[in-house]
Amino acid sequence: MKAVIFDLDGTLIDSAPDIHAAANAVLQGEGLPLVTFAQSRSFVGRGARVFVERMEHAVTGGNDPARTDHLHKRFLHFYERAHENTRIYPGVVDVLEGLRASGFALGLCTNKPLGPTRAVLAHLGWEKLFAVVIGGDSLPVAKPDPAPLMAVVTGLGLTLSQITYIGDSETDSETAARAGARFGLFTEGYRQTAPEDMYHQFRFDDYRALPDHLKDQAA
Ligand SMILES: O=C(O)COP(=O)(O)O
Ligand SMILES: [Mg+2]
Repeated sequence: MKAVIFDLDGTLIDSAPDIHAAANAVLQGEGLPLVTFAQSRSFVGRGARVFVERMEHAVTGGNDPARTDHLHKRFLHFYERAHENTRIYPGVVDVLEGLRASGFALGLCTNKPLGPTRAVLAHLGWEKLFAVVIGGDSLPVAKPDPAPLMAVVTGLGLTLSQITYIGDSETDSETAARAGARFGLFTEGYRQTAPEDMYHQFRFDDYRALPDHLKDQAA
């Protein structure tokens, strides 16, 4: 058996517009200044709590734990319903179907909390696509700790040599490096670092190129 494990936001789906809308819905409700799309996109990658901390810091100049808790709760409320403008990246559906047809199991390892993750998977009709799904709040630790990725690997009944991890961000690259996993970088997501400066075994900007990179994967 072999598998491909995917990150979600910025890798399979472009969810930045909905995350931005959820962020500004929270801020507007609190009478706080709004954030720009570019700001909001740069906050994504370390899960919802860190997103909210970064957002709070940007609009108030600091973090206050009680306020962060409140903003986090409000953010999750909007986040679970935020799929209207989420788009699947071109070529993803065909490639995922092709991989399954050629014997790959599929796993998902995202820092998006499990509630919004399940909601967007249902919205896309992807409830049954991934054999194992780990979200940002599934374990006590989140990426870049390697534990969530390892939980997907063991959940699939596999070992590290049988999987490739695909992600878009510094967080994913670091997670793979710390786990010792083979990592493919999708360069069209939310990364802010030059690809050359990130750990990866291969990179691609078009999903049609992915199957070729997986040809030599151990079964
Ligand atoms: O929610 C986040 O911060 C990032 O989500 P991702 O891990 O699917 O990119
Ligand atoms: Mg991502």
